Amino acid sequence: MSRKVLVAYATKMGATAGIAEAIGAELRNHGHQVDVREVGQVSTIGWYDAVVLGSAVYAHRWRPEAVTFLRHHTKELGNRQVWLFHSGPVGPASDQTQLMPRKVQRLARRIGATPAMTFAGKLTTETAEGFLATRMARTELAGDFRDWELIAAWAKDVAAAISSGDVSSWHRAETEGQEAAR
Ligand SMILES: Cc1cc2nc3c(=O)[nH]c(=O)nc-3n(C[C@H](O)[C@H](O)[C@H](O)COP(=O)(O)O)c2cc1C
Repeated sequence: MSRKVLVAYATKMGATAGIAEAIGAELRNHGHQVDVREVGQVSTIGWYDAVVLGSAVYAHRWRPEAVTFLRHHTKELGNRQVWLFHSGPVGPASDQTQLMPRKVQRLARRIGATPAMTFAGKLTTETAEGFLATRMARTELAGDFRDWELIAAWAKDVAAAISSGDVSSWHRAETEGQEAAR
């Protein structure tokens, strides 16, 4: 069944926007009506049946605008299917699952959303913003580690779950009590 889906993302250097677009394309392939929006541009979610929210991770934190979105829309999100993802790990540890920051965990629990899916990120000298990012982009952390197959596979599962009104099967094995490093 076709549903109206919002894919909202928070990015600093653009990599998470690319992931959100890829998720949106996969959801459309499965017949859903999809808007992909920078989260700061979203004022209301009333029109949507389901929401996918993704944030870039910096210093183990989500972008503030993504956290603000969860806070402002907690009640409405609680009445919808919600999937979360974050994009971050780069370099040799790019396949490491990231835990949600505590603040985000609390909000996710309130909403009833399952833990965020981790997607590897991107860090290059061309897109790096700021002194620290530019320095990091000259190390072994540099590269585009985004796994488009994994992203499409996850989005496919989310698309099916949205159609059926179910939760995503990717998260069923995860424990409720996972704790973030900070
Ligand atoms: C200063 C800095 C701090 C970062 N901290 C983390 C982190 O704590 N965890 C993580 O997984 N990735 C971290 N990253 C990697 C970014 O999350 C990654 O480059 C991501 O793809 C950026 O997304 P964006 O282009 O959408 O902003 C960091 C990158 C920089 C430049």
